[in-house]
Amino acid sequence: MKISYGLYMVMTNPVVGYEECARAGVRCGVPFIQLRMKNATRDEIVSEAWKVREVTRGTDSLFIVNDDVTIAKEVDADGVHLGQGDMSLAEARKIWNVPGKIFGLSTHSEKQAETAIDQKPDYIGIGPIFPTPTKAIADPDLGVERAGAIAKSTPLPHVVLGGIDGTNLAEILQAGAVNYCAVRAIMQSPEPEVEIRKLQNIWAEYIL
Ligand SMILES: Cc1ncc(COP(=O)(O)OP(=O)(O)O)c(N)n1
Ligand SMILES: Cc1ncsc1CCOP(=O)(O)O
Ligand SMILES: [Mg+2]
Repeated sequence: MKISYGLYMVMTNPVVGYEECARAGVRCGVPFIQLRMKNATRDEIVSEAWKVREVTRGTDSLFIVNDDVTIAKEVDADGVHLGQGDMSLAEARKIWNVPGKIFGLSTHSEKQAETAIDQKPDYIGIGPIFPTPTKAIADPDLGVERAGAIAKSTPLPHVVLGGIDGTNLAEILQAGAVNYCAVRAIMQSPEPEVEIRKLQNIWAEYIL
Protein backbone atom coordinates (compact mmCIF):
# COMPACT_ATOMS: atom_id res chain seq x y z
CA MET A 1 0.00 0.00 0.00
CA LYS A 2 1.32 3.43 -0.94
CA ILE A 3 2.57 5.34 2.07
CA SER A 4 2.97 8.88 0.72
CA TYR A 5 0.15 9.90 -1.56
CA GLY A 6 -1.46 13.07 -0.24
CA LEU A 7 -5.21 13.27 -0.62
CA TYR A 8 -7.51 10.47 0.59
CA MET A 9 -11.01 11.55 -0.43
CA VAL A 10 -13.86 10.94 2.02
CA MET A 11 -17.25 11.47 0.40
CA THR A 12 -20.03 12.68 2.68
CA ASN A 13 -23.01 14.48 1.14
CA PRO A 14 -21.22 15.78 -1.99
CA VAL A 15 -23.31 18.50 -3.60
CA VAL A 16 -22.71 16.93 -7.02
CA GLY A 17 -23.77 13.47 -5.80
CA TYR A 18 -21.63 10.46 -4.90
CA GLU A 19 -21.16 9.00 -8.35
CA GLU A 20 -20.13 12.29 -9.96
CA CYS A 21 -17.83 13.11 -7.05
CA ALA A 22 -16.17 9.70 -7.35
CA ARG A 23 -15.68 10.33 -11.08
CA ALA A 24 -13.91 13.60 -10.23
CA GLY A 25 -11.67 11.75 -7.78
CA VAL A 26 -10.79 9.12 -10.38
CA ARG A 27 -10.01 11.79 -13.00
CA CYS A 28 -7.62 13.39 -10.52
CA GLY A 29 -5.97 10.06 -9.68
CA VAL A 30 -6.98 10.20 -6.00
CA PRO A 31 -5.64 6.90 -4.60
CA PHE A 32 -8.36 6.33 -1.97
CA ILE A 33 -12.03 7.19 -2.29
CA GLN A 34 -14.17 6.48 0.76
CA LEU A 35 -17.95 6.31 0.78
CA ARG A 36 -19.09 7.76 4.11
CA MET A 37 -22.87 8.05 4.24
CA LYS A 38 -24.10 8.76 7.74
CA ASN A 39 -27.84 8.68 8.50
CA ALA A 40 -28.61 6.60 5.42
CA THR A 41 -30.25 3.19 5.28
CA ARG A 42 -28.22 0.11 4.45
CA ASP A 43 -30.03 -0.17 1.11
CA GLU A 44 -29.20 3.44 0.23
CA ILE A 45 -25.55 2.90 1.07
CA VAL A 46 -25.35 -0.34 -0.92
CA SER A 47 -26.97 1.34 -3.91
CA GLU A 48 -24.43 4.21 -3.94
CA ALA A 49 -21.62 1.81 -3.13
CA TRP A 50 -22.29 -0.23 -6.28
CA LYS A 51 -22.12 2.95 -8.38
CA VAL A 52 -18.85 4.02 -6.79
CA ARG A 53 -17.53 0.48 -7.23
CA GLU A 54 -18.20 0.67 -10.96
CA VAL A 55 -16.67 4.14 -11.28
CA THR A 56 -13.48 3.08 -9.48
CA ARG A 57 -13.08 -0.46 -10.83
CA GLY A 58 -9.91 -0.86 -12.88
CA THR A 59 -8.70 2.67 -12.04
CA ASP A 60 -5.89 3.95 -9.82
CA SER A 61 -8.47 4.80 -7.13
CA LEU A 62 -9.11 2.23 -4.41
CA PHE A 63 -12.64 2.16 -3.04
CA ILE A 64 -13.11 2.12 0.73
CA VAL A 65 -16.46 1.76 2.52
CA ASN A 66 -16.88 3.47 5.88
CA ASP A 67 -18.18 1.72 9.01
CA ASP A 68 -19.72 -1.49 7.61
CA VAL A 69 -17.58 -4.44 6.54
CA THR A 70 -20.63 -6.38 5.34
CA ILE A 71 -21.34 -3.66 2.76
CA ALA A 72 -17.68 -3.51 1.76
CA LYS A 73 -17.76 -7.28 1.23
CA GLU A 74 -21.09 -7.26 -0.61
CA VAL A 75 -19.95 -4.74 -3.24
CA ASP A 76 -16.39 -6.13 -3.47
CA ALA A 77 -14.86 -2.85 -2.32
CA ASP A 78 -11.09 -2.59 -1.86
CA GLY A 79 -11.31 -1.92 1.85
CA VAL A 80 -13.22 -0.77 4.89
CA HIS A 81 -12.60 2.04 7.38
CA LEU A 82 -13.47 1.40 11.02
CA GLY A 83 -13.58 3.78 13.95
CA GLN A 84 -13.00 3.23 17.64
CA GLY A 85 -16.74 2.72 18.12
CA ASP A 86 -17.19 0.44 15.11
CA MET A 87 -16.63 -3.31 14.82
CA SER A 88 -13.09 -4.35 15.76
CA LEU A 89 -10.55 -4.98 13.02
CA ALA A 90 -10.18 -8.58 14.18
CA GLU A 91 -13.91 -9.20 13.84
CA ALA A 92 -14.07 -7.43 10.47
CA ARG A 93 -11.18 -9.53 9.17
CA LYS A 94 -13.03 -12.69 10.16
CA ILE A 95 -16.07 -11.57 8.19
CA TRP A 96 -14.06 -10.42 5.16
CA ASN A 97 -11.15 -12.79 4.98
CA VAL A 98 -9.88 -11.92 1.51
CA PRO A 99 -6.17 -11.27 0.92
CA GLY A 100 -5.30 -7.75 -0.15
CA LYS A 101 -8.34 -6.00 1.30
CA ILE A 102 -7.52 -2.78 3.16
CA PHE A 103 -8.52 -2.20 6.77
CA GLY A 104 -8.23 1.36 8.12
CA LEU A 105 -8.66 2.43 11.74
CA SER A 106 -9.43 5.85 13.27
CA THR A 107 -7.33 7.16 16.15
CA HIS A 108 -7.87 10.29 18.22
CA SER A 109 -4.88 10.38 20.58
CA GLU A 110 -1.26 9.28 21.04
CA LYS A 111 -2.49 6.35 23.12
CA GLN A 112 -4.92 5.12 20.47
CA ALA A 113 -2.26 5.46 17.78
CA GLU A 114 0.08 3.36 19.94
CA THR A 115 -2.60 0.74 20.67
CA ALA A 116 -3.45 0.56 16.97
CA ILE A 117 -0.07 -0.97 16.15
CA ASP A 118 -1.04 -4.37 17.58
CA GLN A 119 -4.24 -4.40 15.52
CA LYS A 120 -2.17 -4.11 12.33
CA PRO A 121 -4.39 -1.75 10.33
CA ASP A 122 -3.19 -0.87 6.84
CA TYR A 123 -3.34 2.79 7.87
CA ILE A 124 -4.65 4.95 10.69
CA GLY A 125 -6.74 8.09 10.57
CA ILE A 126 -5.54 10.79 12.99
CA GLY A 127 -7.97 13.50 13.98
CA PRO A 128 -9.80 15.70 14.25
CA ILE A 129 -7.16 18.40 13.86
CA PHE A 130 -9.70 21.24 14.03
CA PRO A 131 -13.30 21.28 15.27
CA THR A 132 -15.57 19.93 12.55
CA PRO A 133 -19.32 19.69 12.03
CA THR A 134 -18.80 16.80 9.59
CA LYS A 135 -18.64 14.27 12.42
CA ALA A 136 -21.69 14.47 14.68
CA ILE A 137 -19.90 13.61 17.92
CA ALA A 138 -16.30 14.40 17.19
CA ASP A 139 -13.46 13.73 19.60
CA PRO A 140 -11.60 16.73 21.06
CA ASP A 141 -9.52 18.43 18.39
CA LEU A 142 -5.82 17.60 18.46
CA GLY A 143 -4.48 20.74 16.87
CA VAL A 144 -1.87 20.93 14.15
CA GLU A 145 1.27 20.25 16.19
CA ARG A 146 -0.10 17.27 18.11
CA ALA A 147 -1.57 15.62 15.00
CA GLY A 148 1.71 16.18 13.15
CA ALA A 149 3.70 14.68 16.01
CA ILE A 150 1.50 11.56 16.02
CA ALA A 151 1.84 11.28 12.24
CA LYS A 152 5.63 11.52 12.51
CA SER A 153 5.97 9.03 15.34
CA THR A 154 3.62 6.24 14.26
CA PRO A 155 5.19 3.40 12.26
CA LEU A 156 1.83 2.96 10.49
CA PRO A 157 0.81 4.78 7.31
CA HIS A 158 -1.43 7.68 8.31
CA VAL A 159 -4.00 10.13 7.07
CA VAL A 160 -4.88 13.23 9.12
CA LEU A 161 -8.28 14.88 9.01
CA GLY A 162 -10.68 17.37 10.53
CA GLY A 163 -11.14 20.91 9.23
CA ILE A 164 -8.49 20.68 6.53
CA ASP A 165 -8.73 22.97 3.50
CA GLY A 166 -6.55 24.95 1.15
CA THR A 167 -5.86 27.63 3.76
CA ASN A 168 -4.31 25.33 6.36
CA LEU A 169 -2.96 22.33 4.43
CA ALA A 170 0.58 23.72 4.15
CA GLU A 171 0.96 24.24 7.93
CA ILE A 172 -0.40 20.74 8.53
CA LEU A 173 2.20 19.24 6.19
CA GLN A 174 4.85 21.44 7.80
CA ALA A 175 3.95 19.89 11.17
CA GLY A 176 4.72 16.39 9.87
CA ALA A 177 1.57 14.95 8.30
CA VAL A 178 1.90 13.49 4.82
CA ASN A 179 -1.54 12.17 3.86
CA TYR A 180 -4.80 13.97 4.57
CA CYS A 181 -8.55 14.07 4.02
CA ALA A 182 -10.52 17.23 3.36
CA VAL A 183 -14.23 16.50 3.46
CA ARG A 184 -16.21 19.75 3.39
CA ALA A 185 -13.56 21.50 1.32
CA ILE A 186 -14.34 19.16 -1.56
CA MET A 187 -17.88 17.96 -0.85
CA GLN A 188 -19.43 21.40 -0.65
CA SER A 189 -18.10 22.46 -4.02
CA PRO A 190 -20.19 22.27 -7.21
CA GLU A 191 -16.82 21.68 -8.91
CA PRO A 192 -15.07 19.07 -6.74
CA GLU A 193 -12.40 18.46 -9.38
CA VAL A 194 -11.26 22.07 -9.07
CA GLU A 195 -10.98 21.78 -5.29
CA ILE A 196 -9.19 18.42 -5.49
CA ARG A 197 -6.62 19.83 -7.91
CA LYS A 198 -6.04 22.91 -5.71
CA LEU A 199 -5.30 20.66 -2.73
CA GLN A 200 -3.15 18.32 -4.80
CA ASN A 201 -1.12 21.28 -6.07
CA ILE A 202 -0.46 22.55 -2.55
CA TRP A 203 0.61 19.06 -1.50
CA ALA A 204 2.86 18.57 -4.55
CA GLU A 205 4.52 21.93 -4.00
CA TYR A 206 5.11 21.14 -0.38
CA ILE A 207 6.08 17.46 -0.45
CA LEU A 208 7.66 16.79 -3.85
C1 LIG B 1 -9.72 7.98 6.70
C2 LIG B 1 -10.70 8.14 7.80
N1 LIG B 1 -10.25 8.47 9.03
C3 LIG B 1 -11.12 8.62 10.05
C4 LIG B 1 -12.47 8.44 9.84
C5 LIG B 1 -13.45 8.55 10.97
O1 LIG B 1 -14.03 7.28 11.29
P1 LIG B 1 -14.93 7.17 12.63
O2 LIG B 1 -14.09 7.65 13.75
O3 LIG B 1 -15.50 5.83 12.71
O4 LIG B 1 -16.09 8.23 12.37
P2 LIG B 1 -17.15 8.21 11.18
O5 LIG B 1 -16.43 8.64 9.93
O6 LIG B 1 -17.66 6.83 11.03
O7 LIG B 1 -18.19 9.18 11.58
C6 LIG B 1 -12.90 8.10 8.54
N2 LIG B 1 -14.19 7.91 8.25
N3 LIG B 1 -12.00 7.96 7.54
C1 LIG C 1 -14.88 11.73 9.78
C2 LIG C 1 -13.99 12.55 10.61
N1 LIG C 1 -13.25 12.00 11.61
C3 LIG C 1 -12.50 12.90 12.25
S1 LIG C 1 -12.70 14.46 11.61
C4 LIG C 1 -13.81 13.88 10.46
C5 LIG C 1 -14.51 14.74 9.47
C6 LIG C 1 -13.64 15.74 8.79
O1 LIG C 1 -14.43 16.49 7.92
P1 LIG C 1 -14.06 17.97 7.46
O2 LIG C 1 -12.90 17.88 6.53
O3 LIG C 1 -15.31 18.42 6.75
O4 LIG C 1 -13.81 18.77 8.70
MG1 LIG D 1 -17.07 4.93 11.75
